Amino acid sequence: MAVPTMALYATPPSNICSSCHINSHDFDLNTRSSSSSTPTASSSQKTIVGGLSSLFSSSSAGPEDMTSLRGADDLNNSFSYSSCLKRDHFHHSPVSVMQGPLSLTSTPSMRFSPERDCSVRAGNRRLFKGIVTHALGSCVDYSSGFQMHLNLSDELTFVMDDNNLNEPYAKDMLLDAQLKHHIFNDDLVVKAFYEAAKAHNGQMRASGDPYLQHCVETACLLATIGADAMVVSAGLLHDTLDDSFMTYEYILQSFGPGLADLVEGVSKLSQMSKLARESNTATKTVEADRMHTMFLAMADARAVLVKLADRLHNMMTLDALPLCKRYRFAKETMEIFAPLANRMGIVSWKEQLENLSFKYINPNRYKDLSSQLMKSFNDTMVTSAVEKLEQALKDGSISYHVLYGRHKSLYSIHCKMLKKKLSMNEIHDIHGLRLIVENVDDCYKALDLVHGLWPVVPGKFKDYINHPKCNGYQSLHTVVMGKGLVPLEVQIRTKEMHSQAEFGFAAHWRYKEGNCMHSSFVLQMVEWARWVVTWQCETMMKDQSSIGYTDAMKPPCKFPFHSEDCPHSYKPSCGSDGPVFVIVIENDKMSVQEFPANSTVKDVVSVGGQGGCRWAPYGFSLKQDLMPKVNHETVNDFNCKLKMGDVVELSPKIPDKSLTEYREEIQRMYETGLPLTTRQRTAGNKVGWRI
Ligand SMILES: Nc1nc2c(ncn2[C@@H]2O[C@H](COP(=O)(O)OP(=O)(O)OP(=O)(O)O)[C@@H](O)[C@H]2O)c(=O)[nH]1
Ligand SMILES: Nc1ncnc2c1ncn2[C@@H]1O[C@H](COP(=O)(O)OP(=O)(O)OP(=O)(O)O)[C@@H](O)[C@H]1O
Repeated sequence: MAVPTMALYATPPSNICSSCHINSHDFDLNTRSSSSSTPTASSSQKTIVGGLSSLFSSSSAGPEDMTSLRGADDLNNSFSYSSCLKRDHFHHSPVSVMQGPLSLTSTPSMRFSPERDCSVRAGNRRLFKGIVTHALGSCVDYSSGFQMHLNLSDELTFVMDDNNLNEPYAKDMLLDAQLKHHIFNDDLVVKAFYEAAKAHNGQMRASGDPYLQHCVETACLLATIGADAMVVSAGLLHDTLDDSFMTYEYILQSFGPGLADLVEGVSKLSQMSKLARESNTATKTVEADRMHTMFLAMADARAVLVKLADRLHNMMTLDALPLCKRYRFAKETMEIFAPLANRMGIVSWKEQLENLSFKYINPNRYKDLSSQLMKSFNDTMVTSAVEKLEQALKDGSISYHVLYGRHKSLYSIHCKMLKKKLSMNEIHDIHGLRLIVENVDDCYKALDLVHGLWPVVPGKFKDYINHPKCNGYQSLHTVVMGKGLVPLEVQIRTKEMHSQAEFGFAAHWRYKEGNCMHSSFVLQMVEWARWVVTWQCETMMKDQSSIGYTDAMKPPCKFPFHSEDCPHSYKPSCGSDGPVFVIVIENDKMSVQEFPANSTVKDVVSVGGQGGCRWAPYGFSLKQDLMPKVNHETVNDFNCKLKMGDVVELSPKIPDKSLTEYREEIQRMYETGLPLTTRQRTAGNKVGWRI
């Protein structure tokens, strides 16, 4: 099948402006104000990229992006990577992602995989350096200089003690990862790999693959978006607390508090997700919305990224699970994780999570649309359109920041068809270009150019510059007939308009979430998460001169810390006037509840029920007979304040073990045939699929 998921970038002339495309298809951060020269980008600077998270690809990605040409199913079954790119390939074809850089002139046939990302780009190194490869800000690795290590075994800085690595495949896994991602040569990462290998020694996934493989793939996904050593290490260790003998204290001692807290944060998110899944919480929109917010609010945003990478890999390998579980995971992914990725501005992951979930939630529709898409998708049209427009801009001396193309994702097409009751042929933006120029005048000049290059589709032109949408969204939209008479949507806007479309009131994630009303608290949390992810890309750019933001657009603090007066700050434990979201488990049912700031355990206990006490109908009087637990610890002081993400269990006081614990114990004994009382698993056990 052919891949309809691509974005093509054209490079602005380096003497005019350079661009950094942060948000896969969306975000242009790294713009330098241009004066007036003529664009000089050449077609040799173009690259097509398909595949996983092309959005976050960058020149720096080079080897980073080589996991690429495997389909999602392959991920499930093999752990061998494609061979390393040569350095000069890297230089000439800076664009990549999980796909290796594929030059425009010698593009291998793209295979359609709706689970993959949809981007085709062209551009110079600078352009791609700005892409979300650097999205993790202070957790982005810049020190390496993105050098390829061609002879990696000679360059390992951390000597593994092979005697302690019982599994022969482990060392190969590390070497493979190092071939693809330079960050895997970092001492911290190698050490984390080694510890992960020890911790998961003998454990297997439901697919029969070594458990370690999942950890490495998760870390690779993070490396692909430019995560630094700390985050990649957290990716490697993310399951150790829940699925191995390893303790927080051990990680603390071995790696320090930064990594230990990060791994613990991921573990907490995993546990919440599990709770939510088991009690079907996410199916209620309000609850799901609270979950998104809580995830963003309670944990370091980096923990959310690790959790997203973990989920993305799990979704890629979902076939290994029994049918009923596939559905549950897919549903939760659609409801919780894809929107989270969207809110954080990681469009590529969002699209993959949605497409993969869709595949399991609605397999027939998925198959049907995939096959229709195979016919209507035209990747060469997008790439040649970018080239053509690029040349015209050059000839017309119109300076621009960035020009790129994308294919609409399968799931997005599905939603649009449903929402607007259209057939696939009636969707005009399956193929689209976006051009970001310097000023409003240039928007209209570029529009004339576009209308001169291709036949215009009547009735499709929209001037949201002169007539902004109610939410402030501004842009010019037109649809033309591209090569082969395929409709092509072209959006033209300035970088300020683009920022507004990304971060402002008209932000794309809100546009996509429809008419949902969000509390200012939710908006603040999302805005913060997006800022920290995207802004840091920019601040970590080596070439600081290319920063195109004005002060008014800067977030005030560095990720992940905020100053006291930071308007984007939310500190889970103190100082916020915002609400607190907690998970309440009551009668084995879980809900995510919202409480005003400074609420206490007593407030949770008092909510609902008759006569102001939820337990009154059951004959329990509050203090004597209830034994609330917060984060699994019994609480004696009901006035203790709630923190964001606290798990509050409300159960009547019953001597010894609670009914829930008994039930769990019995369940475990049934499942394992063993009287297991700890969550520790012995080496060699099948661990199965973790959340
Ligand atoms: N960020 C952001 N993007 C928007 C907003 N409104 C529209 N867009 C973008 O503009 C595209 C098309 O918008 P319109 O030209 O108004 O199209 P439409 O009338 O809604 O329907 P179609 O032409 O069928 O897409 C969308 O696909 C978005 O990419 C908005 O409020 N915020
Ligand atoms: N013409 C275009 N060129 C480049 N990128 C685009 C274009 N249109 C949308 N995008 C971007 O592609 C990504 C995926 O958007 P998607 O196709 O799902 O929705 P949309 O086209 O923005 O909205 P809708 O589905 O309502 O038309 C978003 O990041 C969006 O900003």
